[in-house]
This record gives sequence, structure tokens and C-alpha cells, in this order.
Amino acid sequence: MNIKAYLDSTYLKTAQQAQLSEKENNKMIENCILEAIKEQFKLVMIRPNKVAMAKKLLAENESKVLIGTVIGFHEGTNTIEEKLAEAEKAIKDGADELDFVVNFEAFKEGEIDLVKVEVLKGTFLALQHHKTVKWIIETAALNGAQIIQLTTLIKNVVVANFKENEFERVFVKSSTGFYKTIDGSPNGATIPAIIAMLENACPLQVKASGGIKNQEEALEMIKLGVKRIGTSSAKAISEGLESEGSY
Ligand SMILES: O=C[C@H](O)COP(=O)(O)O
Repeated sequence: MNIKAYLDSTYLKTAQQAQLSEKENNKMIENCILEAIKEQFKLVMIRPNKVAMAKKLLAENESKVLIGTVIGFHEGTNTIEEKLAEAEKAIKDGADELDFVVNFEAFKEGEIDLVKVEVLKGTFLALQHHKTVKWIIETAALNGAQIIQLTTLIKNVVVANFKENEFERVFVKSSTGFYKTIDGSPNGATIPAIIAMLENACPLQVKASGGIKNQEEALEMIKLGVKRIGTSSAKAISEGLESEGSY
């Protein structure tokens, strides 16, 4: 098994979050992209305003690494219109995969219709352009029952509105990696959360992300059945090293 084929190597920090200058942060992003090219990871995951830069770098290097980006990152509370506009621009700039943050706060407030509409419209936009779409449910912000409910909601919207041969391009994804839990518990990709997602997402795919820092954890997720791992520790994971996060 080639673990690299499962890895979405991720750099999503803004300059401010990384406490770097804009120039230094751009260098970090460039390094992440060049590393993904060299290591032949499946995909490099960056913010929407960096997609054009990634596209250029990948083309210059004749690389097949895919470009993923995040929509509504990281709180997911933007309006549906804002998310769609952001996604359209990212597609235009060259994104292959769109990881939308579900409005999980609205879901928790019982605004189920709003969530259904954003899943429907976002999935339609992505599939219409033959892109892969992932719905980040932010497991760290949900309890067990909510993880099951939200995964099932996404599955039901997709199954009811799209064709069977499109399901493999729709994922439910665990976490942004940015959500701060009050008790500092592991952020997102816990074994119980991933199992609950896998049991309820089928026939959609599952991407595990948020706090996966070593090969052992990544392999365990793959053994459970996830089809993609989102991580800021891709190189360490592929080399079997421990990491506090390469990025
Ligand atoms: O989408 C992926 C996450 O942002 C990665 O989170 P991480 O830094 O905990 O690996």
C-alpha cells in the first residue's frame, strides 16, 4: 500500500496565524507545494487565494499532484452565496477538490434546511465542474449523536440528488484542525468519530483530518476504511517519523 496516495498535505495557516510576514508565509506554502511534488503526495491543500500560485508551480514542475482548497474556512458560518462565490473562484483558479466547512453552528442550532441547501448547492457546483467535494463537519465541535446526524444528512442529500457514479467524488471530512476544544482533547480525527462517520456516510467516502501526526495513526484510519488523510504532517507520516506538525 502506498500511503502517499492517501495524503492531502495541508498548509492552511494565514501569515497572522503562523506569526510570519506575508512573504515568509508564502515561502512556507511554496515549500509545502514543492514537497508534495517531490514526495508525490495525492494532493496539496492550501487556502483559496493561493490556488493560482499552486497551479503555476505544479505546471512548471509537470506534476500530477492535485490542488485542494478550503471553502468557508474555518468556522463555516459564511452565507451559502459567499461559499459558492469562493468555490467558483477557486475552480477558475485551478482547484481540483473543494473542502467546504459545513455551517455546523447552524446545524447545532437546528437550522437543518440551511445545511441541506448548502450541501446541495455546493455539491452541485463541484460535480458540475467534475471536481471532488468534501464536507467538513468539524467533529471536535459535535457530540457522538450529532456526528451521526450530520453525516447522515449529507449522505441523504447527496444520494437523493446525484447519480450513483458521482458518489465517489463526495466525501464527509472530520475536521478543519483549527477548532479549539475547551478541554484540549484530540482535534477531530478520533477513532470513535471516524468509525461513526464511516458507518453512516456510505456510499460517500470519508476523509480523516485534524490531529493525525504519525504513520501509525494514519494507517489505523486507512485500515478502518478512510480514503483520504488530511494532515499538516504528511512528510513525517510518509517517512514513519513522529511530528508536531511539519506545517
Ligand atoms: O484539513 C486538514 C487539517 O487542517 C489538518 O490538521 P492538522 O494540522 O491537525 O494535521
